[in-house]
Amino acid sequence: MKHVVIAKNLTKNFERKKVLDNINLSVRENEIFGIIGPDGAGKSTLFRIFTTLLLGDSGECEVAGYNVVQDFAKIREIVGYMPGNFSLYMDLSVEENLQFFASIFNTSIEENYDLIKQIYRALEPFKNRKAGALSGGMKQKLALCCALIHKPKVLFLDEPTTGVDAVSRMEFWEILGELKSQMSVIVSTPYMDEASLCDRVALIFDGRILSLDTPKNLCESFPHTLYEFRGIPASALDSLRELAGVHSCFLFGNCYHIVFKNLRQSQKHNDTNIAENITQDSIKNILENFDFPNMSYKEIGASIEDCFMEFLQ
Ligand SMILES: Nc1ncnc2c1ncn2[C@@H]1O[C@H](COP(=O)(O)OP(=O)(O)OP(=O)(O)O)[C@@H](O)[C@H]1O
Repeated sequence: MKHVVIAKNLTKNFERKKVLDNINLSVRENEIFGIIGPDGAGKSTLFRIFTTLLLGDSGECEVAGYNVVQDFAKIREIVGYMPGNFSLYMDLSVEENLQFFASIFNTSIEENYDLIKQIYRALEPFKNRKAGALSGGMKQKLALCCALIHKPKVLFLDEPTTGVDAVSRMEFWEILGELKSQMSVIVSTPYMDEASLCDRVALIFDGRILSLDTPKNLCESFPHTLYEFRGIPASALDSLRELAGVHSCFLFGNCYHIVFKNLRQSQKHNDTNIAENITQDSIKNILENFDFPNMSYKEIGASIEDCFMEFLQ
């Protein structure tokens, strides 16, 4: 299997802080690879190293078979990069921005119009409008067109959906789904729900990869039985966490996700009765300690966010 991006033991410090800590990953051809993690996890630093804008301190990195240090000029020709702040020229019009990015790569809008036409269609009515006057979703589409105008082999998108409304986010992911037949897409996001739209994801926190797999495999390997409780107010979080038998408890919107102690899947399979008794005792404990008439609970499958929280335990 061919890999288009490879990082081996990649490390980066800023002053004394380790921002990337021994990163190992490889991205396959024509996949959407997600780097999922909260603010400050190191996503942008990783993207800057891949796109040759920053040097790592140690380790190795390759993009499309080229080394990010020795072959930086070649890599710059063949990657598309959409940084977190979209990096458009706000005083230039939509069309002028696109022309500018095309001219940097010695190409023209006409030459590569096929690749962007689906996306550009929504922008065309506003082609004389200054980029600064576009909505968030429109700026995002224009920035994507600018990153695509030279037909890159590998597309790096750093938090492309941050600050963009829910409809534009979904539209954007649909576009990525169509683009992946023509290139590899590496996309970072702090939104855990976007992980399921990637072929594979790396969960990153504090400069370290916590796990790397398909979203499905990650969720299926969640090592506990997970319960969703409804009808308990948010103010009960601390009290729930202090209850005997509770391994972890997180608030997800208006419901709680709770894992009880001693309920690892292995135990569940080996001795279902004991595990089941422990769960029932713990649930009884909750029912007795809290007098919430509308409280209900059920067993649920883990989401990527549940997995992420479990890795941080
Ligand atoms: N040039 C720099 N000098 C010093 N520290 C930096 C520099 N760039 C990033 N950092 C620090 O490195 C850490 C990782 O930052 P990075 O921007 O890579 O994270 P991120 O996951 O992209 O999050 P965000 O969405 O907040 O940018 C943060 O603690 C940040 O403050």
